[in-house]
Amino acid sequence: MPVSIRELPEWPSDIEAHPLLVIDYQLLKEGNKAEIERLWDAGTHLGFWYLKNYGAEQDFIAMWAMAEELFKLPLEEKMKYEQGDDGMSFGYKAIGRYIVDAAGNPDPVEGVDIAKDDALSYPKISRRSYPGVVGDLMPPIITPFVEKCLGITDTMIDIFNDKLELPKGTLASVHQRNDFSASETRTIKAPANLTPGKLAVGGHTDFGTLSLLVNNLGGLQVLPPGTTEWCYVRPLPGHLICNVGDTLTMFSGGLLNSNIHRVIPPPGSQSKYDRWSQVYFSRPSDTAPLKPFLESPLIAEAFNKLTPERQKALSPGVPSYEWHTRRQKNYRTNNHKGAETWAANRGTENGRA
Ligand SMILES: O=C(O)CCC(=O)C(=O)O
Ligand SMILES: [Fe+2]
Repeated sequence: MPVSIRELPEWPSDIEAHPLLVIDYQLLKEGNKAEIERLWDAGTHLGFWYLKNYGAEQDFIAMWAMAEELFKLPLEEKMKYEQGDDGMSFGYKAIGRYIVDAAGNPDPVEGVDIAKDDALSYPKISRRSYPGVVGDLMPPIITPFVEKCLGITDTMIDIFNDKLELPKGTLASVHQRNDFSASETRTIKAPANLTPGKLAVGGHTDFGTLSLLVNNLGGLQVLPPGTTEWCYVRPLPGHLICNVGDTLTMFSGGLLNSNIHRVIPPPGSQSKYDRWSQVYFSRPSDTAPLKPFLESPLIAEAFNKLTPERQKALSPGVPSYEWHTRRQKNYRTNNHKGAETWAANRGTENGRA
């Protein structure tokens, strides 16, 4: 079994971790104004925060058990369900299929992504098929996981909607649960004893709206705005790590910050263990055009102050699926041609003021 977050080897005392705001999900649900302000503060500055009292820790950990069963299958069997090089992110991801830097170095992690649409429509296939173990574990593990994550992301999306002074339900209207989207679960396993300094996941901003994350070990790092030093984010038992993705930055005219992050081997003695990570990516409906909601005076004012280059980066105007497919495609090792492919898988960090 993956080493659980509750049996973590001690965080090394000489390694500093970046402080994130701790937001209480139950207080958000109750409409607590001070907590909502703190969420806004986190979303508009670092773009990362801890979320406690979210009521789904076991659901995240159960996903590791699901993936562990899947990863045990022969490679030949798993490869029948690989994501492929056409820009789809659903399915199995074999080691080495994503690039981690502009030089095109391959990643060392194994992963599996399951579409929100497949989890909700099971046993009907909406987007693609998966190995049998995914079907077996859909009703007891995967679908309940997706349902819980939808509850959490919908709550925070509505709060951001209101803080952005958008008409009620504007952001929700482009994140409807029954609209097809690139929303998905992602389970990643990075092997123990990676070479120190090796990248497990290269520096990136997340493609979608909000990401929910549980790690059993450290290794995630953020580059806080205005700095040049990568800082660890320490996994805390009972706390989700949440972050803003690019599409929320675009919808908000840059007010909400999708911050750059990466994954390196876990610090200190933690590096002797396999690193498991479970993410839920909330992403807009496939057909939603990516541009700021300028009907909010707050968003319009913020957007108008940006440089033309940054405005262009935040207003591609293309449907969400097109943006996602382009980035995903250029992430694939087989499609790597040079530094331009790396640039093409980048997101709103381009043109950042
Ligand atoms: O594994 C992690 O801690 C983060 C993974 C990540 O950033 C991603 O998959 O987008
Ligand atoms: Fe990420």
